[in-house]
Parts: sequence; structure tokens; C-alpha cells
Amino acid sequence: MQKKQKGLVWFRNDLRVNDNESLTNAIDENETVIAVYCFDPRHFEETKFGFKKTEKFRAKFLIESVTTLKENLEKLNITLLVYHQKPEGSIPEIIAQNGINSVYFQEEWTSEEMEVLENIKLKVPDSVLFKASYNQFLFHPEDIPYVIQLIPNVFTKFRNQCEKLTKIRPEFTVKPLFKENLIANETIIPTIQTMGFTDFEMDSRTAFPFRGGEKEAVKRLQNYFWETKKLSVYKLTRNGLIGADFSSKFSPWLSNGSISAKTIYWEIVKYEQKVEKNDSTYWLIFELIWRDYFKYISIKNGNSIFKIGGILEKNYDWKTNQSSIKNWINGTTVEPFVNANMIELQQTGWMSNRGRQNVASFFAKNLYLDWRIGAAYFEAMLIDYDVHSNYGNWMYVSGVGNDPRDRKFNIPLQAKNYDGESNFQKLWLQQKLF
Ligand SMILES: Cc1cc2nc3c(=O)[nH]c(=O)nc-3n(C[C@H](O)[C@H](O)[C@H](O)COP(=O)(O)OP(=O)(O)OC[C@H]3O[C@@H](n4cnc5c(N)ncnc54)[C@H](O)[C@@H]3O)c2cc1C
Repeated sequence: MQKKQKGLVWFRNDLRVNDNESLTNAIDENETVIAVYCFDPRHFEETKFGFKKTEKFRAKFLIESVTTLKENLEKLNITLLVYHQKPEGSIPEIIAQNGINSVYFQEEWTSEEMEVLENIKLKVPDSVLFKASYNQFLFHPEDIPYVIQLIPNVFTKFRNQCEKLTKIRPEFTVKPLFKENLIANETIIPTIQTMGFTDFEMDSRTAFPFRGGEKEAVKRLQNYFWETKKLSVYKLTRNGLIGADFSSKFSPWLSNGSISAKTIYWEIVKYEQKVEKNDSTYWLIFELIWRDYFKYISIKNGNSIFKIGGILEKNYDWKTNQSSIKNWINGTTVEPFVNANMIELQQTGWMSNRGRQNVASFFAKNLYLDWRIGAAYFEAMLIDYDVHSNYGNWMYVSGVGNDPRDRKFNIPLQAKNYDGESNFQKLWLQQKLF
């Protein structure tokens, strides 16, 4: 008789049960399945630029996301073990104690994530199989019409070819295991305090008044598409600055994988069949392709996305003036529109896309500050931080990435066009300037 196979699903940035290839494969291929998530202490340490890798906003969102994941897995009769420890510390032990044959996880290609995986492999017997899947893309890497090294440096070329030639795969479904699959679990999910932060109430002015987790992501999808039909006007409102509904706000859930880009895509298709298909419904797909594109740029260019010269290896004279950096962070520059956006980020962990483009352009192209410092600050603060989108966009705006036109934003003009009545600036600067 064939030996009983035991699988371990190692969750990282794919914190969901629906449309999760790793989880589906683990259930299909094994008799018993356990799951694990590690709050890696390195993700909360300070980096060389003096900011924590993760600040309180994303830490809280992550705790909420893992809490929901645990509940959802329990409904499938799968136990989620949660550690506040390096994966290299806990995973080899789980493998040894439970006689795990295969480990299932989302493929990551950035150097720190690859190093962690290699460290785990060094500590377990060669017989343990490591099975990675690309859970994070809209266009699966095996389906795009390019070998990675030939991915174009211009987005439009990439998008046109993929739209023409690549079919989006269906979602993965998941079925529960039998009750006895659950195991004793004494691990606990850390609290915001045990992660080293002081608990906080979210600022009521936030444009992102949502919680983490798959359930909340699905609720938002239902609300934005079906209940309010905001999807129908997305292209007209997406450059807004105030409130929850000018854009989808999917990014924090997409970033930690509480929802997949494919799930959103197939729901748009359903919406187009049942409600209407217009420029706005298409434009949300267009933006999801941007998200994919920066992932492909990161696979293609490796660690260059973190280097000062970016993927273009430009040799600009970047400055590191501390008082200019502080003024930018604290919203005390000469530009009220930049200041309002920076205060919003500091108070809430959120900033609109329009805001991000402006403050990043101001940082790199008006103040000539080393763009990696701005990117590292965003990395700490953003609820929706995603390594590929963050560094890809920062390079783009700073003239060392994928913008063929190397634009500089005219901040006062942007403020006039997008905040004509100064409502956004009033909201965040309050009595300071008005
Ligand atoms: C300097 C800078 C840094 C950024 N850092 C991040 C980051 O760390 N994480 C992140 O998710 N996005 C980042 N973005 C992209 C973009 O600002 C956010 O994805 C968007 O504001 C999220 O809001 P939303 O979900 O309502 O977007 P919507 O307008 O509703 O768009 C839907 C989805 O499309 C994707 N998307 C939209 N615009 C972009 C874009 N420019 N690049 C990549 N994907 C996009 C996102 O997944 C988003 O959730 C950055 C942009 C800039 C200019």
C-alpha cells in the first residue's frame, strides 16, 4: 500500500483559501495537510535608511488577514500554525515533527525571500519536496508571449501582446478535508503589542476604512461592483483623493494575497455580462495589468530594482539632505499638495495613486533626493506595500525605470487640476494653512 502523504502549506503573500493553487494542490495530493504562517521578525526591523520595514498600519492589517486565514482554513479542517519566528526556525521543525513529505508555497523571486527558502531547504532531508506555484499573477508566467529576459521596457508593448495572446486561467477551487485532519494547535497569533507597536484607532478621515482578510476583500468586491456599481464609473473617479470609493481600494488585499487578481478579473467579466461593459470596467483590468507588469520587471531585473541607478543604471547626482527628507515626511515642504498627501500617509498608511505620483516626483525631481529613501519610507508606511509595485513605481517616477517620457509633475498644476477647491488639502492640513 502507498505510504500516506503529508503536505505542509507555507503561506506568505497568498493569505487566502480561494483561488490558491498551493492550497488546492496540497489538498489534492495529500492524505493530511497542515498550514503555517510565520511573522518574520526581520520584516519589522529597521533598514539601512532608518525606517522599519513594516509600520503599525500594515502590521495590524496583516494580523487581521492571518486571523481570517486561520478561520477559513479551519472550515476546511486544516490547522494553521502561526509563529512569530523566522521561517528557517519553525518550518524544519514542523516538517520533522509531522513527517511532512511536500511543502507547498507561492513562488517569490526577490533575494531575501529566496534566501529564506534556501535556508529551510538546508535544514530538511533531501526527500522533502518543495512545490512552488505562481499564485500572484493575472497572466501566468507560462502563458505570456515572452521569455522573461525579453519582456519589453515599455508597458504598452507588454500589455498589447498579452491582451492579444494570453488567456487568463480559471480560478482554483478548494474542497474541505475530513475532520480528523485538524491537529492540536498551541500557537497563537501575535497582537499588535507583541509585535512591538502601540495599538491605535484609525483616523476617521482615512480613505481606507477597511480591515484585513479574505472575508473583507470579498465584501469590498461585492460592494464596489454589485451593491454600489462604482465599477461602472471607475475610470472617471480613479484620480480622486478623498473617501473610500474613488478607486477600488483592492491593493492592500492584493498585496498580501487575501484576494487574487484572477478572482477580481473573473468578477469583472461577470459584471460586464450582467450589468454593463464600458471603459471603466476595462480600466480596472488595465490597472491590474500594470500590477503584473511590475512583477515581470522585477523578475527580469532582479536586485537592480533596489539599486540607485535602477534598471536603466542611470548615474544621477542624488542628494541625502536630512532636513529635506524630514520636511517631506512630516508634510512641511513648500508645496501644500505634497504636504497634505504626506500627512495622510503618516496618519493612515494610505495615499491615493495621484498623491503617490506627486510626492514621489517632488522627492526625486524637485528635491533630487535619493529615490530609494522615499521608497523605503513608503515600504514602512503603506498598508498596501508590495515590493514590485513600490520599487517599480518609484523607479518609474524617478527616471530610472520604465517611463519612456521621464516626466516631472508640475505640483501646483496637479493641485489645481485634482484638488481645485482645495478640499483635500483642507482635510489634511486643516487650520495650518487655511
Ligand atoms: C510611488 C508609488 C508607489 C506605489 N507603491 C505601491 C505599493 O507598494 N503597492 C501597491 O499595491 N501599489 C503601489 N502603487 C500603485 C498604486 O498607487 C496603488 O496600487 C493604488 O493607488 C491602489 O489603490 P486602489 O487599489 O484603489 O487602485 P485602483 O485604481 O482601484 O486599481 C486597481 C488595482 O490595480 C493595481 N494598480 C493600480 N495602479 C497601479 C500602479 N501604478 N502600479 C501597480 N499596480 C497598480 C493595484 O493592484 C490596484 O489595487 C504605487 C504607486 C506609486 C506612484
